[in-house]
Amino acid sequence: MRLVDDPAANLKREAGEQAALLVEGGMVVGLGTGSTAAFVIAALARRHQEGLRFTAIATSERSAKQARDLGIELSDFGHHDAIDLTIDGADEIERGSLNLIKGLGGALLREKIVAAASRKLVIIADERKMVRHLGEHTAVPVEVTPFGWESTARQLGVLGARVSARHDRVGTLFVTDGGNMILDCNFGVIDDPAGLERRIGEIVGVIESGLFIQRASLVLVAGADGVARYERA
Ligand SMILES: O=C(CO)[C@H](O)[C@H](O)COP(=O)(O)O
Repeated sequence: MRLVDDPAANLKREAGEQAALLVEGGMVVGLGTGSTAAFVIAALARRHQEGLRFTAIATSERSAKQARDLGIELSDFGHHDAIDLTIDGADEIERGSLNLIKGLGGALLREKIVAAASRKLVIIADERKMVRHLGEHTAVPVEVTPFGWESTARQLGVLGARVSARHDRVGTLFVTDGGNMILDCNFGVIDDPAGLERRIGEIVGVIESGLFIQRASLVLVAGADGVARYERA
């Protein structure tokens, strides 16, 4: 999305720039994916030019390209047992729990792998992303293996979802960085996100869902009055 098309771009930038200040010299840092995370990468590139040295791991080919183009060298995730800090965006953030829906940008699998290995996951967003209950506005993206995906879709339907296979702009099936597909699963408001994550994960053919339960450590939300901080208890 071009910045001029995004009415929340300034808020995303504010949250992204604050989050980038959390990176300290010598850290192993996970770089998220999406238009908000792109502001973090840009801010970190400026800090890198000023002399800050850190090890960066990208959660998508898109973020990897942006980082490299801006002079940030990347390291292979497989070479690290743990990541000190990952900064990423989200599609929905549940107010009380800080549980998340992620994956509208299609990078949920690598994002979840990197999040799971991170000592601290900082989520950045503009205030439109905050909801009372997950599922209010957003379907849950589920990454599935292409083989027999229609059968996997039917099983997700049995869990109560309206399922649609994601397509790209030219109308062909969307392919993730891992060569998989995404099924967008609309469950409506989700009463039990942890139970739903478990049930989705039990379906053979599912690789991961975009439900991120108890993973965010800190959420920075930019709004008209500045950037609010929410820490997970
Ligand atoms: O999960 C993601 C990509 O897989 C993104 O973090 C999420 O979609 C938010 O994107 P944006 O900052 O562009 O609103």
